[in-house]
Amino acid sequence: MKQLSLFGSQEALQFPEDLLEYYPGFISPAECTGLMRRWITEVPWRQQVMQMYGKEVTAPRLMAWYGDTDKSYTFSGTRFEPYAWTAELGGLKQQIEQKTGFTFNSVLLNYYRDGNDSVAWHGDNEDELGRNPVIASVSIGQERRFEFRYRPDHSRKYGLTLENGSLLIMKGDLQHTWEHRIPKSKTQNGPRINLTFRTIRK
Ligand SMILES: O=C(O)CCC(=O)C(=O)O
Ligand SMILES: [Fe+2]
Repeated sequence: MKQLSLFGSQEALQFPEDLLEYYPGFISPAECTGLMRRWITEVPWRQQVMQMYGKEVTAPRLMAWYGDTDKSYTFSGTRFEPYAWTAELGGLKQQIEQKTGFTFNSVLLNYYRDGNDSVAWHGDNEDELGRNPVIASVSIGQERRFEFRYRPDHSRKYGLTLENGSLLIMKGDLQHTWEHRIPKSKTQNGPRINLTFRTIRK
């Protein structure tokens, strides 16, 4: 959990570290290479068209949902019906549950094809996730910068690099008090797949 770093000012603004747990090397580099190659071709990726402030916006990345098939999730005005767990994704879920003691019933896959793909500032604070959701984020492939900004004061920012094979747990009131994003990058330009394991409540 060493990698939290302040960017920008020298001010001693404290990011509440108890909102994150970071485990580099959760998946071995060799396994990551195999997963990446398979998932790029085998996952039924879709580029989502979302309603944002009354306009149609195409997400700058590809997505796929898997999970317990009685759970659906509404995200930026679009309802997602999950694909059933594959053995591989179910196994990964179990590994995370064993390591962390938290449980999950769905996973969102995001595929960033290159540095031009991104996710805009948001918090995962939808009603279906409940209060203070625990989200487990696994990153495969190109490492990317992951940034946070404090909702009441956007000048208060933090960032960390999500490395190949890493696991990040987001918890506490993080989703309600901070937003996060993956900005576009000119230098971090290779393909990356991120998986966020979540608990959808009915
Ligand atoms: O790609 C990532 O690391 C984060 C993705 C994310 O924030 C989300 O899907 O809600
Ligand atoms: Fe998110």
